[in-house]
Amino acid sequence: MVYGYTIDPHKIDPLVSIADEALEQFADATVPGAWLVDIIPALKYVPEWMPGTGWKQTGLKWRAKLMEAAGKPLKLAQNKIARGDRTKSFVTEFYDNSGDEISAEDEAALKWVSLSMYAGGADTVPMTLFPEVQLKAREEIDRVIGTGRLPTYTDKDNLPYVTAIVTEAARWHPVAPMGVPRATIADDVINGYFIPKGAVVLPNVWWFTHDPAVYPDPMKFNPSRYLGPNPAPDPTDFTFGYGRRICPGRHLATASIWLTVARSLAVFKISKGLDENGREIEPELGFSPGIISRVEPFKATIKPRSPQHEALICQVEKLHPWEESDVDELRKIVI
Ligand code: HEM
Repeated sequence: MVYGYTIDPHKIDPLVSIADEALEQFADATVPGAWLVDIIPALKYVPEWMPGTGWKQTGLKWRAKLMEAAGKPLKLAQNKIARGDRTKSFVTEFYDNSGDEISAEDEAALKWVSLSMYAGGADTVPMTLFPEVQLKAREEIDRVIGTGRLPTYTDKDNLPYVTAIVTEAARWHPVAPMGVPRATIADDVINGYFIPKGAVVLPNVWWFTHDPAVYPDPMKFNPSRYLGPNPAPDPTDFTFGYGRRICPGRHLATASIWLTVARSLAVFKISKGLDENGREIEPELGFSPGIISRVEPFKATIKPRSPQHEALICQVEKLHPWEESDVDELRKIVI
């Protein structure tokens, strides 16, 4: 969608790996207070040979990965355009609208906006932890859709419980639990605390979404809180940021997560992972630190609900056959 890049469906895809790695490094780089240079910017002038400056090497390594993640897929898309392949994507649209000659400034904007779009994403809901939620969703999907087809986005209004799962996932574990840092533009006093102009402020989104006065029993994954006559406030009003820098991908993100959740719950049974003796493993809940926080990996078992559901899954591959991947061309690009 962003670059017109076709992944390798059968192996670990290099572009997905580069983007994942760059995103993980971004999450580590933005852990508030983890890097002294963020607090004392003058430290950036300390020469690299000085003992204790390993963070400079880390920064250079991570920068190189970020440049690779931003540069390689854009170059691939530009090569395709140069060959006359204008398969619709965000990059081809940009060139269609601006003409083929773009300024260095526009190219830099295109590069970083494309990467933000590519990297923006989310983790899925840990259904293993809340089996009753899965059962309720399945009951709703079977009743409304039946078992002969997959849900589509036009079914959304008829699947309120599935929609409530997506909303509850945004609240239960916000992807950006501390939002994105801001700097104050004037001195201010809030609740007796003096906040000087230029202070870095982190919104505590985690608290907004776990305030028990607003969301009772906040660690419980309870989609029903958004249903009925007194629904809880929609957390996506603040989990995507706010003001003029609010996430521009929020509608796309919510729609694609809704489809993923609805379709996965329609066809898969998600349960606890098993150890080598076949006993169930109780998942341990952990969240990674940083601006972008993920649920730490845990074992789960994901199986088609029945042979009929398996046929539905296989049908997708027939309706939308895999296209030839761009991996070989991507590998040849050096940034
Ligand atoms: C669950 C998925 C997502 C979440 C939770 C999320 C959340 C956020 C948050 C909290 C911000 C910071 C807003 C602020 O500064 O107040 C942001 C910014 C941004 N997001 Fe998302 N996002 C998601 C998906 C996406 C997707 C799919 C795209 C692109 C297609 C995207 C593109 C962007 C961009 C470009 C910005 C920077 C906007 C700016 O600084 O002006 N995001 N996002």
